[in-house]
Amino acid sequence: MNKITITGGHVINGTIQASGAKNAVLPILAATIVGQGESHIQHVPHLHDVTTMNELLVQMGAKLTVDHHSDITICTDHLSNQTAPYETVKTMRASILALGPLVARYGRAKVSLPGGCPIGARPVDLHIKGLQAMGAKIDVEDGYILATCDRLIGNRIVMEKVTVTGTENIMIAATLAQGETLIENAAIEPEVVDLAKYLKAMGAEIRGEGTSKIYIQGKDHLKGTHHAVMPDRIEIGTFLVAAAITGGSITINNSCNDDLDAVFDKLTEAGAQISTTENSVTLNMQGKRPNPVNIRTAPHPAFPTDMQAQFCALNAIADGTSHITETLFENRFMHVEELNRMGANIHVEGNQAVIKGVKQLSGAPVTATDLRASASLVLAGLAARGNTDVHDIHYIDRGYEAIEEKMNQLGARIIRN
Ligand SMILES: CC(=O)N[C@H]1[C@@H](OP(=O)(O)OP(=O)(O)OC[C@H]2O[C@@H](n3ccc(=O)[nH]c3=O)[C@H](O)[C@@H]2O)O[C@H](CO)[C@@H](O)[C@@H]1O
Ligand SMILES: C=C(OP(=O)(O)O)C(=O)O
Repeated sequence: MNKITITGGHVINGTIQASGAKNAVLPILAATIVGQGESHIQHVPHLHDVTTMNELLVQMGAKLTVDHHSDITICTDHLSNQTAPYETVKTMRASILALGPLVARYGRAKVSLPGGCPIGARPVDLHIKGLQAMGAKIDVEDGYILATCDRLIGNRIVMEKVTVTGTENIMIAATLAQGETLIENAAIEPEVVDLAKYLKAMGAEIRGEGTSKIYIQGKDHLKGTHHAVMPDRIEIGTFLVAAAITGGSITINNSCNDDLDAVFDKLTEAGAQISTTENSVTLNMQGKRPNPVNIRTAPHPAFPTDMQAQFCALNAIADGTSHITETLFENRFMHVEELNRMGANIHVEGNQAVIKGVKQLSGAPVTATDLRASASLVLAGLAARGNTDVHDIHYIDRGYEAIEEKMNQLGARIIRN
C-alpha cells in the first residue's frame, strides 16, 4: 500500500474539517515530559509522526491511552529511560524535541542526532548551544547527543537563526530551570504559541510567545493539564490549493484564519475568491485557470516553506510565468523533476524555481521524496488528464490525516494500492 492512484479531472467541491496540527502536537507531546500527573490532549491527528512520538514516550516509560477518536491521555510520571534511539529519530526529526524536556526534568538525555533529511542538512547546533547556555553539559558521541545537568539555569539566549523546534526545545526546558530565561530572535510561528498555551496551562510562567522575545520564569514543578491542539494551517492550505487547482470550491471548518494571511493573499492573487467566518474559510475558483504568483518562503508571518511545493503545482498550470524562491531549506525542490514528468515546465536555478505555466498536466508515474513533495504530486494529479501513480506515498502519512478519504469526500478519485 505504498502507492496511490489519482484519476485527474474531477473538480474539488464540498466541506471538510481541518485536523489538529502536526507541528503543534509533536512539541506538545514532547512537553508532557516536564509535567507530573496526566495530560488530556484533544484534536490529536492520526499521523505516522504522532504514532512515532507516542511510541518514543512509551519506550521511555510513559503511560498512554487513546480515549476517543482523537483524544489521548498521557502520564509521564516515571520515565525510567531517557533515550531517543536512532531507529525512532531517523524517521522523525521532531524527536529532537525530547532533548530539552528530558534534560530539564531528569538531568539526563540521550537523543540520536537526527538523520540527514531529504529537504536539507537541518543541523541542531542551536538547540545544543541554547541548552549549553543554560548549564547543560553536552557531548556528541557515536551519533548521539548526551546531555547532563544538575538543574538547568535560566539565561539570555540569542538564537543566531530563527528556528522553530530550536525555540520550542529551549522554551520547554526553561520552564523547569532555575530563574528566568530570555529567548531572543525566537520563532513566532503559531505552533510555538500553541505549545506555550499548553505549558502555561501546566503552570509554566511564559511571556512574549508569538513575538521574537520569549521570557520564561522557571518553576520547580509543572502538572498535567487539558489542551486542544490548534488546527493544521498547512493541511488547510493544501486543501485550499486542491480546490484552486481544479477550479472548484471548498469550505474548511475549524480553520485558524489569522495564521494563514500569507497563503490567503497568494491564493487571492492566483484568482481565487476567499471568504472567512470566525473559524471557517471558503475558497471559490469559479472554474478559472490560476494566475501565476511569485513566492518567497521565510519564517512566519511570511509565506511558509511547508506550502512551497503545493504552490509549485498550482503555478505549473497557471496562465503565465512565476518565480518561487526557497530561503529556508537548501534542497526543497525535489518535486520539480516529478512535476516535469507530468508535463510541467519548471527550471530550478539555485534556490529559485522558474515556472512557465502549461495549460494541462498529464498523468504519469511519479515518486514522492518528502512530505510536502508528496502533497504537490497529489495536487498535480487532481488537475492532470488521466491517471497519476504516486509511489513512496508513505511520506504523506507523516503529515496528512486520512488524505484520500478527505479528498474523495470532496469529489476526487484517489485509491491506495
Ligand atoms: C516539526 C516542525 O515543527 N517542523 C517544522 C519546523 O522545522 P525545524 O524546526 O526543523 O526548522 P527550523 O525552523 O529549525 O529551520 C530553519 C532554518 O534554520 C536552520 N537551523 C535550525 C536549527 C539549528 O540548530 N541550526 C540551523 O542552522 C535550518 O537548517 C533551517 O535552514 O520549521 C520548519 C520551518 O518553518 C518547517 O518546515 C517544519 O515543518
Ligand atoms: C518539513 C516538515 O516537517 P518535519 O520538520 O517534521 O520534517 C513539514 O511538515 O513539511
